[in-house]
Formats: sequence, C-alpha cells, structure tokens
Amino acid sequence: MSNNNQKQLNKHGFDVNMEFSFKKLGVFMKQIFESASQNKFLFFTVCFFTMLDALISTFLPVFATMMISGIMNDLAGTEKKETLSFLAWQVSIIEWKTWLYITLATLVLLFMSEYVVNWSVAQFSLHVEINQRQKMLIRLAQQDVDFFFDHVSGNILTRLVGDTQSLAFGIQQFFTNMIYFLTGIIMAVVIMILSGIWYVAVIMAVYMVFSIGIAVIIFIQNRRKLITAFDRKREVDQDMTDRISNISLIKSSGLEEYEVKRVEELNEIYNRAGDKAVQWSALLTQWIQITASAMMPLFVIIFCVAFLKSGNTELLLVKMPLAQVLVSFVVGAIAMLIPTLRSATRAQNAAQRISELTDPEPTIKPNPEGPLIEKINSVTFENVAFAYPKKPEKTILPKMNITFEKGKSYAFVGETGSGKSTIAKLLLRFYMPVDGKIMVEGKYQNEDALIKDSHDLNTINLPAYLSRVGYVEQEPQILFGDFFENIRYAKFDATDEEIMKACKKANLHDFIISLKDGYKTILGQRGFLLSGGQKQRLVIARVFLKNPDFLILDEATSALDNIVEKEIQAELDKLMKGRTSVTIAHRLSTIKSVDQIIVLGANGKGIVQQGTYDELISTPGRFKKLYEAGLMN
Ligand SMILES: Nc1ncnc2c1ncn2[C@@H]1O[C@H](COP(=O)(O)OP(=O)(O)OP(=O)(O)O)[C@@H](O)[C@H]1O
Repeated sequence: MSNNNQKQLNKHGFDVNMEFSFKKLGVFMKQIFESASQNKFLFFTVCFFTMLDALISTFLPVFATMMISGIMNDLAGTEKKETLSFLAWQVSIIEWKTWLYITLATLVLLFMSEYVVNWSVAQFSLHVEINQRQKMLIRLAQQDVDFFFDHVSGNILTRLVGDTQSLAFGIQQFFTNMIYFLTGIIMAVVIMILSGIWYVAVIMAVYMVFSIGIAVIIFIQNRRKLITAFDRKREVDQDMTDRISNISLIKSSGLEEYEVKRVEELNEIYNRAGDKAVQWSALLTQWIQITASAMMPLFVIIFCVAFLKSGNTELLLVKMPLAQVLVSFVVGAIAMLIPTLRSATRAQNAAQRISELTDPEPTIKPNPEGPLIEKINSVTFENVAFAYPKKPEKTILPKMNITFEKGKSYAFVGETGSGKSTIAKLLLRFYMPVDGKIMVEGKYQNEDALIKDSHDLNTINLPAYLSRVGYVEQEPQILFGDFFENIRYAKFDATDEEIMKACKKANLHDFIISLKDGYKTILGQRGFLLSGGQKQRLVIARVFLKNPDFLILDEATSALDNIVEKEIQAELDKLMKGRTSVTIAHRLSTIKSVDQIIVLGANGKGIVQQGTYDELISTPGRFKKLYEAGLMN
C-alpha cells in the first residue's frame, strides 16, 4: 500500500481512493457508533433480539435431536434409555412428545423474536438513512458558497440519495449478521463441547480457518473490482444527472445522438468494470458453496468410521444428528458472511463519500451570538483586500476603501474579471476579506439608537444582516412551488395581500391573475413556466416584500433583451428609491443615474476611477475608454 497521503480527486472533486484503508473502516465504524448513539433503543433491541434469535436457532436443533432420539428409542422398544451429555447434565431422553412441545414452543419464540428483529432492523436502518440525510443537508446548508463551486450538484445528490441508503443498509446488514454469526458460532461450539462432541468443533474450526482464509483472499480481489465498478457506476449516474439538468443545451444543439453515444461509452466502461467484479463474485460464491457442501459429508464419513470402529450406536443415533444440525447452522452462518462483507464494502465507501461532504468545516460562521442589526445605514470597506481561497496567490482586489452611504446609489463597472461580482459576494459575506474589514453602520438591537454603531461584518449576526439586504442576480433563483411560496421566501409571515401588493409594484400581478390558477400556479423546476423577464420580476417582488435597507443588484438585467431590460430597469429604479444600492453593471443604461460610479481595473488593480457619470464621461480615463470601446452599451 502506498504511503502517499495525498488525496486522489476525481473530476467532480471527490476522493476516489479505491484501496482498502483503515481510515475508511474507521469512518464506517464511527458512523455505526454515531447511528447507535442516536437510536439507542432501536440499537439495543436489534442487538438483543438478534442474539436471542441466534441462541434459539442453535438450541432448536438440539431439542429436535432430543425428540428424534426419543422416537427412535420408543421404536427400538429398549428399556435402556439413551442419554445425551448436554450442558454438563446427563439428560435422559424423556417422552418424545415433551420434546415436541418444547420444540414447538421454541419455534413460536423464534418467530416472535425474528419479527422483532425484522421490525427493529428496518426501523434502525430508516433512522440511520434519515439521520445521515439530515446531517448532510444541515452541513450543506452551513457550507461556504465556495464549496459548491467545487462539487457538482448532481454528485452531491447522488451522495444524498444513493450513499445514505447504501450506508444504512450496510450498517444494518453488517451489524445484524455479525451478531448472529458470532453468537451462533460461539453457541454451536459451546453446545458441541458440552454434548461431548468437542472433536466436531475442532475439525470444524480447522476446516473453517482453511476455507475462510482462501475466501478472504478471493474477497480482497473481489472487493477491489467491486469498488472500481461502484465508482464507474456513480460516474455514469453523476454524468446523467448533469446532462439532464442541462437538457435544453443538448436539445438546442441537436446533440442527442452524441449524448446517447457518450453515455453508451461510459456505460461500457462501467460494464467492463462490472464484468470483472462479477467474475470474482462468482468465484467467491462458488468457493463458499463448495466448502460448505463438503462439510456435511465429511462429518457423516467421520461418524460412520467412528461407529464402525467402536460399534457405539449413540454415535449414529444421537451425536451424528446433533453434529449435523449444528454444523449446518454454522455453514448457514458462514454463507451469510458473503452478503455481509459485500454490503459492508459498499457501506464503507458510502461512509467515506458522505464524510467528504459532512467533514469539511465551513469557514463562514453565521455568528448567532453577534450584534443583531435592525437597520443598515452605511457599509464601509476599510482597506479590504481579497483573493479567492482556492487561488490565494491571485489578488482580485487590492487594498480598497469605499463607503456606501445611506440612501445613495453606487455602480461598479470594469472589464470582465476585474472583480465586480466579487464585491457583491463580499457584501453578502459569501467570503471574508483576506485583509481589512467591512464595517456595517446602523441601528443594532439593545444598543442606544442615538449612538451610531458600527461593527465588523465578520462579527455580526449574519441572518439578521442578510434580512436587511436585498439581492437580485443575473440568474433568478426560483423554487419549485407556487407564486405565494416563492415570493413569501423573502418574508415568511407576509399575508397574501402583502404578496399581491409586492407583485403589483413589480408589475407582475396582472400576469399572475391572468393564469388559470393565479397565485397558486405551480412554477415548474427553476421557474420553467416563466420568461426571463417574469422570473426577474418575481425576484423583484420578493425584494419589494422584504423591504431591505441595502440593495445589491448583480448584473440583474444582463440576461434580458433591450426592451425587457428597460421595463425591468424601471422596476429596479423603483426598488432603489430611498435605499442604499450597489449595482454591478454591464450596461450604461443601468448606471447613468447612480450617485457614484466606481471603475475597477483589470488584473486585481482595484479602484482606478470614481465619480458621477457626467464627471467620468468628460474625463480621459478607463471609464471613457470602456465607453468608447462600446463595452458599456
Ligand atoms: N470561486 C472562485 N474561485 C476562484 N476564482 C474565482 C472565483 N470566482 C471568481 N473567480 C475569479 O475572480 C476574478 C473576478 O471575478 P468576478 O466574477 O468578480 O469578475 P467580474 O468583474 O464580475 O466579471 P464579469 O464581468 O465577467 O462578470 C475572475 O478572474 C474569476 O475567474
């Protein structure tokens, strides 16, 4: 095994280390203990009843043997009763009917305990799956925005759905089967020793070490191939999720056939990996079956030889049937090892993949204990410098100072990649400055309203701050649901009337009521039913409803055509009235009337010019160049 600790990442940014590792096993065991501690009652029920099940299953053959021996004694009509040395007592074989009743009663107990095992195992597994999903969702919700740039959303979904299921199933199987296996084998050996057939246990142990040893060698090979096959399958799943979410690109490019061929090729790779895994799986199953089937005749031969040599009928009448049933129980338990190990393999990998999503600690904390802002007055960048965490060597913004004063409008312009959208991301606290501070001045709860208070954005209560900020971006984010649900996302306690008022302001109301189901119309996935302009109006209605103090418009109209853009701009102008606003602009029309235009230079130069539109257009400089080059049209 290599000592190289560096993570191998696939193109989706996830670890694809296929070797067995104690780390993976550790992660899996951690998940088991975590699940057990979260579901203590179910966990103990599963353990207790699985053990009981194994105990009953090992004793049942003993009782059945007693019954058979009783019947044979009756048939022989002999006065001398055979005895079975069991649990240190010489148990005389009494009435076979007594043993029949005991066997039947034990059977009923077995059925009952099996029901409890099945019920508790299914419940435990469901709880584990739900807990894992919840844990993953909570961590994803807390995760830094940057995390999602790295991890393809389809890939995250596969983990959320497939891996949580595999893990829950694996934990359940591994757990119950191991308990059953160990309890059953220990009890079988104990019964053999106490029944005076200890030599069966010894022969069986030697035989088992040999056959399991070979099975483990085959299993290790099989496991490697299985993991490769799982990973290929997941790659196909992720790829399909990605392509389905981009179906309009495929359709509009007429590339359906290309995509079908591509997926066929990917499936072929999965198929080849799967074939190899299947070959080793078949070999493993074959080996276990051969060794298991050979065990029975082996013991029959041993007992027959012993009988022929000693002439002791007890060997054939009592001990051989008992050995047979106990050995067959052990064989059955060994056979359960294959699915157990398989699902444990699957679960270990699932646990590893889940932990890649749940382990990374978010760097941006919501500061629930931080000062609670009630009203934002102004926001000031004090010597703010920034580089993205993934590329710390590339300065996006050098030391930068600017104040967004209360009620004034600001617009950032500059060449592509100059860092305009980065300003919006810093204002939303998607990222923290590498240097300097963003100070938020306003009215904070429990602080003297007369004192103009100012706190670092990194330290204040983030949800309270964001509840005072309105954000309109280029790609409107529409949730699956109706208009009411979508707009209410800005203010959960808003009445239907308030929502309609906001829609009227955003010029969306007339369109909504023209629809058959009006405000109750379900918007398809990502607002499938709406045009670009309508989606943007919906987002604007959300912001009207929210009534924020501070507005961030990040290229809000750049995806719209000129006519729609003009209409939407009128709505945005209404929105900006009386609020502090920061516009990230592409077009001149969006910034002509703002109070301050800030021009950013390319390649991390930061602010290179600042002023009103009239000032900048009449001064030689970067803005004039952008304007003359037609970059602001
Ligand atoms: N998450 C990220 N990680 C690393 N680099 C990033 C990230 N997001 C953006 N960048 C880089 O930061 C630089 C500034 O990006 P930004 O989106 O702020 O530019 P912009 O001026 O808004 O560009 P445009 O006008 O094209 O939208 C670009 O070079 C971009 O490649």
